[in-house]
Amino acid sequence: MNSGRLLLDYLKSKWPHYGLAVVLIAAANIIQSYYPRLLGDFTDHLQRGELTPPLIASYSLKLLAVGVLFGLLAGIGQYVVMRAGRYFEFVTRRKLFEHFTRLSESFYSKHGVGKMLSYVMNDVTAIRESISMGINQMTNAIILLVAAVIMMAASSIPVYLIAVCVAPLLVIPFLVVRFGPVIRKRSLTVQESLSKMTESAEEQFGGIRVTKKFAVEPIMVRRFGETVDRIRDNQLSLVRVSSLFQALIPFLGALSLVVTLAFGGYLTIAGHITLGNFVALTLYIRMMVNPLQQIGNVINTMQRSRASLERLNDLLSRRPDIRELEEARSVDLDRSAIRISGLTFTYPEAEKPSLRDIHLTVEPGQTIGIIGKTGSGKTTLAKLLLRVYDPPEKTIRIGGVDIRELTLESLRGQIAYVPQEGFLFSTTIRDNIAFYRRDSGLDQVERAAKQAQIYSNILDFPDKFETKLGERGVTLSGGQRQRTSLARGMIKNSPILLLDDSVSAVDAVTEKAIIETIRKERAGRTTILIAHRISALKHADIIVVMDEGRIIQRGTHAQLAAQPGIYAMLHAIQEEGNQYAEG
Ligand SMILES: Nc1ncnc2c1ncn2[C@@H]1O[C@H](COP(=O)(O)OP(=O)(O)OP(=O)(O)O)[C@@H](O)[C@H]1O
Repeated sequence: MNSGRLLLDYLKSKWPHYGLAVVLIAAANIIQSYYPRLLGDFTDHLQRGELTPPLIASYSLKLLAVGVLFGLLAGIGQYVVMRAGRYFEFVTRRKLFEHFTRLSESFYSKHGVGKMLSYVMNDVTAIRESISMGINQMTNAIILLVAAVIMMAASSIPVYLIAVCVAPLLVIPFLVVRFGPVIRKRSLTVQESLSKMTESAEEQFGGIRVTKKFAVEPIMVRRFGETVDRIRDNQLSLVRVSSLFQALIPFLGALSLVVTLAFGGYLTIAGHITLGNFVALTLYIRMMVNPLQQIGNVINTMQRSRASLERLNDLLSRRPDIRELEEARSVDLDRSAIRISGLTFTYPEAEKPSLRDIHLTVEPGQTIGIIGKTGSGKTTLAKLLLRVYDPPEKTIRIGGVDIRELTLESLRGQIAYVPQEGFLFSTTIRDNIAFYRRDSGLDQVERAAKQAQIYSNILDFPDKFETKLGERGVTLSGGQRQRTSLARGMIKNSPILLLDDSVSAVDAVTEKAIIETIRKERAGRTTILIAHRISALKHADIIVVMDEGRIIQRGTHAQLAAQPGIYAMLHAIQEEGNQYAEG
């Protein structure tokens, strides 16, 4: 999609609605303009003493008809505009959300949740308001201006007089050109500071428990206060320039009137125009000021919403980093070996590589353990296997195919990845476990829960599997959350299971039971275990030890334990801990 056309595409799809609204509002205003004429005729009759009760009734009915028709047409016109505006919000928010789901992790690691919310809330609303208000006020204003111009042209007022009186009003387009970009730029700054505030609020609320435990509320209040102060400063700077712009328009209106009074008055005294012409001209000029001010308002709002439109267009034109090739294919990963060769990887904005020259083969059905100090590159390897980031070409092959040539669905759909901290949604435990396949039967959900050793905990909850979790699963302990997330991975029953430190928050006895189950359930299927504790992976067919992005040791537990190196050292420390615990 050419996202620069967000608004154009929308208006194209909705033009019949807006066309109808414009016709209705215009008709309402034309009908409304009969009021003065009706009243004028009525006054003439009154002055001439021709009023009779039927004539009074007839005028009253005509006035009533004008009132009713105006109310009806303007009301329906406004309804159509407002409705179409809401439709814009709805369609755009959906489009944004769909776009968000396509963007890759590197985008989210740079932009906070608050910023996304600000796009979806503030920017969309700003554009919707300006479309709705723009159509309403622009139509009103243009009809009134046209009416004034037609009336002046049809009268016998000399053209040179009209031209001189209208001249100050012609400065308005220049003001628009001069102030427009400034207003737009400042609006963009305001929108950005608003989005920073949402971002900061999101983070502060997310971290409120930590803040409270450390009793650092004043720091939090100060930080938030700074963000709010910035918004105030930016908003004031916008208000200053847009107020000046809006004040200049009535000023020019008043100037026009002064010119009309002075020049028109002089010509009247000199006998060049009639008194009637002078009065009419003054009224016409006065009649033009309000619509011009409305147009100014609309332009002002449009400039502000243009800033929002630019932000949205900018966002929508971002292409996701991870894209499928046109000829991407699906491969059955069930009996496929994973071959990693010469893999060196640096994160997009990092200075040094997180993985260096990795060579590793995982035969189908093997269990492989990956251990290493924190920051040694274990999770990075997992992310590359899932193509959360793209590995360099031909460095990771599954079933002989470069993973960059696989469809994302085929790759991610066949790997069950369980991170250390799986996110739990504010829904039932059952839905959280059956996340991948919502139609899973309760028996499958229960089976997965048993495999993850969380079953008996769930039975203790009031509504068992139907227990709702609070935001981010706050009602569960860390270990329970981790096991629920593990159950979510187990139910997927995928050709490849990838556990990334997924049992770190459970006690040693539970860990042992989980590992036993995994060994039994995953017999003959590829399993990758990333862990810090040797006990979680010592049964693996092959264990690799990572350090500073490299594989520095590989072998079975027995081989590595007997070799001097990091593994033996870790083993000694962890064994010592165990003996201490047992003793
Ligand atoms: N999105 C990112 N952008 C830049 N650098 C990153 C990013 N994610 C991780 N890194 C860096 O890459 C290196 C490896 O990180 P990784 O998360 O793979 O380590 P790990 O072995 O899984 O650590 P842990 O055991 O603590 O989970 C670290 O130096 C880390 O700072």
